[in-house]
Amino acid sequence: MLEKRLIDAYGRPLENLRIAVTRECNYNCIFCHLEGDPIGKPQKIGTMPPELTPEDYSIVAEAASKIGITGFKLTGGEPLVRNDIVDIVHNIRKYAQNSDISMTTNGYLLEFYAKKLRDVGLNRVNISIHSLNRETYYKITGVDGLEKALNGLDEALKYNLKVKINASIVNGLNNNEVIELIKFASDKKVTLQLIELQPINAGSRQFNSLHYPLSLIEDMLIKNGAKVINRKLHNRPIYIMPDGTTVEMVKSYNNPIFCAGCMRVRLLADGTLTPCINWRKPGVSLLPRIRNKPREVAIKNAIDAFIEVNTLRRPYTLYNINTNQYITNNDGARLVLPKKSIKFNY
Ligand SMILES: Nc1nc2c(ncn2[C@@H]2O[C@H](COP(=O)(O)OP(=O)(O)OP(=O)(O)O)[C@@H](O)[C@H]2O)c(=O)[nH]1
Ligand code: SF4
Ligand code: SF4
Repeated sequence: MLEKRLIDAYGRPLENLRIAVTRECNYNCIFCHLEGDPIGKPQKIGTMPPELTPEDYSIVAEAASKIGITGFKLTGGEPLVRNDIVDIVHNIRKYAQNSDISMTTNGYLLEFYAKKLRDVGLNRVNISIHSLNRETYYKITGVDGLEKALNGLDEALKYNLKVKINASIVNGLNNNEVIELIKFASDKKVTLQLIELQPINAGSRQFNSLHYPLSLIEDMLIKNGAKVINRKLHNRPIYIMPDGTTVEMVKSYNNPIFCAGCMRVRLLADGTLTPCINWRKPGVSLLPRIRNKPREVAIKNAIDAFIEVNTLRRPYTLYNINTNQYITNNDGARLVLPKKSIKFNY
C-alpha cells in the first residue's frame, strides 16, 4: 500500500479532495459553478437523490488518507441539504483522523447543523455571505436568506468552528461593498475570502458583464495599509489589514500562478473523480470500483482511481514559455514570465 502523497507531472502534490456530496441546492446563485459538474446547474431539492452513501465516503476517506490526502472539503450543491450529512462527516473523520475537514455552505441550514457537525469532527466552515444588503443578497442568490446565513455564522462561531466568509464579487452588485464586508469580518474576527467570478456553468452566462477583477480591490487594500502574505494553496495572496483582519483572494480566472499551486482533485456527486474544475472529458468513475466489494478490495480500487485521476492533472491555465523568454547573464539563466497565458483544451 502507498503511504506517501501523490505528485503530478507538473510537480504539484495531491493534498486535498473536494467532495461534492450533492447536486441539489436550495439556492440558485447567478454564478454557480457546481464544481464543474457537467449537469450544469444546481438541481431543485428532492429531484436528485444522493448517489454515494456515508459508507461510500468512509471508503473514499480511508483510501485518500493512505495516499497522503490531508484536506477534505465538502461542497455541492449545498451539502447541508443532505439529511445524512452528519453521518458523512462522522465517517470521514473516522478514517481521516488527523486531516482538516471543512465544508463550504450557503449557511441557510447551518444554525441547525453547526453543533452536530462540530461534534462529529468538522473543523471549519466557509459560509457564503456575498452581501450584507438583503436585496443584493437576494439578487445574487435568488433567496431571501441573509438572516438565516448570519444566524448560521453565529452558531458556527458559538461552537468554535473555524469560519471564513466567502464573498463572490459581482460587477455592479457587490463590488462596492468590500470595505463593509471587511468591517463585518473584523467584528466577527473571521477571515473574509473574496472570490473572482469564473466562466464555468452558470458563471459563464453574462461573464463579461458580471466579472470584476480582484486586482482592483487589491490595489485598494494596499492603499488602505494592507500587507500581503502568500498561501501555499493556489499561491493565494492574503492581505492583512492594519487591524489584523485577513482578506484572502481567490483569483482563479486566467491565472497560471493560481493553477501552479493547485493541490486538489474533485469527487463529483455522481461518484466521478475529476482532475480540475474545468475538466469536461470523462473522469474516473469511482462508484463501480468500490460498491459491493470487500472493504479491502474497495480501498485498493479507490487508491487506484486516485492514482489514475492524478495522471490526468495539469494546470488548466499555464504560462506559454518559449526560449526567447529566458534572459541569460553570466550567472546563468533567468526565466521571465510572459504576460500571456495559455489554457489546456480539455
Ligand atoms: N478554478 C478553481 N477555483 C477554485 C478551486 N478551489 C476553490 N476555488 C474557488 O474558490 C471558491 C471558494 O472555495 P471554498 O470552497 O470556499 O474553499 P477554498 O477556499 O478553496 O478552501 P479552504 O481555503 O481550504 O477553505 C470556490 O467557489 C471556487 O470558486 C480550484 O481548485 N480551482
Ligand atoms: S449556494 Fe452554492 S451550490 Fe447553491 S446555487 Fe449558490 S453557488 Fe451554487
Ligand atoms: S488546475 Fe487550475 S482551474 Fe483546474 S482545479 Fe486546479 S486551480 Fe482550478
